Amino acid sequence: MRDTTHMPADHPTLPGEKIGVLIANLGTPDNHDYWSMRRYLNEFLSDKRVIDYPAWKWQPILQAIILTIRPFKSGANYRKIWNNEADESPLMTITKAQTEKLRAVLQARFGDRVMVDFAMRYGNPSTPSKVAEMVKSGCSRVLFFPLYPQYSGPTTATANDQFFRALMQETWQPAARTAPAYFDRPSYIEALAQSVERTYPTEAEAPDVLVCSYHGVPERYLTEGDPYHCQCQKTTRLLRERLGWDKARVVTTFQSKFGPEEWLKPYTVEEVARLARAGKKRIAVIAPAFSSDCIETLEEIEEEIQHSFKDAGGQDFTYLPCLNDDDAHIEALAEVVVENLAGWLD
Ligand SMILES: C=CC1=C(C)c2cc3[nH]c(cc4nc(cc5[nH]c(cc1n2)c(C)c5CCC(=O)O)C(CCC(=O)O)=C4C)c(C)c3C=C
Ligand SMILES: [Fe+2]
Ligand SMILES: [Fe+2]
Repeated sequence: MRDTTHMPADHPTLPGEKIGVLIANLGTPDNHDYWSMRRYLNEFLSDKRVIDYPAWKWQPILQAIILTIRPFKSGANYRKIWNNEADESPLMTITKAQTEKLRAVLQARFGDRVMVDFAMRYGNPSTPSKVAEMVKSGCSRVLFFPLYPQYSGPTTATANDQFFRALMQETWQPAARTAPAYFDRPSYIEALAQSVERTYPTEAEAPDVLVCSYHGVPERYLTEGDPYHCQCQKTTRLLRERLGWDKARVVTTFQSKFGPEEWLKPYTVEEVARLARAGKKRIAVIAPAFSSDCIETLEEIEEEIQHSFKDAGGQDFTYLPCLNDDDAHIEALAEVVVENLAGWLD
């Protein structure tokens, strides 16, 4: 408790001490028009954690070529999946639902001493705005939780960087923690397995192949020490072991390649065509690196990757949605939060 006995009458009011839990997602454009898309892509693709080329080399290409073309192409894709009722992207709608459910679970356990909110790395609501809001509401301790099951520089690290930059702006900084990757937690693997078993209760009903498609990163990031590739491989293994399916039935692939460099392989779009040509008629795709459905799953997997499979002779393509606001997912996230609040709630 703060000691207020010696406060002068004009002292700024001090709110009661709270604990903030700030979950963080990637971010999404405010709209799908050219300028909203350009603003979002500019912020995203200017991030050195995402594209690490020197600015003198990269910025002219980004500003003069990529940002004149890609906002149209990506904007058209966002338009196809847009949540018109709420006038926002699915990533935004789902992140809001996850936050509400996580808040309900944590406040049922710890009361409103715990404040739960979300922020984005790019676009709105920005991480600095949410950190400032938490501090203003009296959060003297903040747990920052990037919603990426597997760690990578272009996601987890840049989200954390932004959190630390936000703290730099605070006069009275809260104590701060960041939550680690959670790809190998039994509760997360269990939530993934249950999402598969809802469609395929037994291996006898299973598709010929379950493709675990992760967002890719340049192959070079792996050799430079990013553990993302290994954590993706382990996620697939743990999921397969929990399902008890044959090794040949569950594969790891990487999607969303951007630019001319080699990215992690095999590329999903090529691998599903290869599977079809090899006689695999029924496949299912799951995207364990995405905590919520977004353009990369709803458009890229459901459209481009599905077409690639069917054009190569595949017949039955099922996309298994992300964990989104599934109860089992929220329980797994709550478990990560509670573990990382240790010592703060006693
Ligand atoms: C250009 C390099 C990119 C890297 C490296 C990258 C890594 C990466 N991204 C995610 C998760 C998401 N990415 C999303 C969209 C998206 N990603 C890139 C580029 C890179 N991502 C772009 C240009 C875009 C925008 C869409 C497009 O123009 O194609 C999204 C979806 C956002 C949404 O609003 O729906 C997510 C989520 C991970 C997990 C990752 C590395 C591990
Ligand atoms: Fe991405
Ligand atoms: Fe994509």
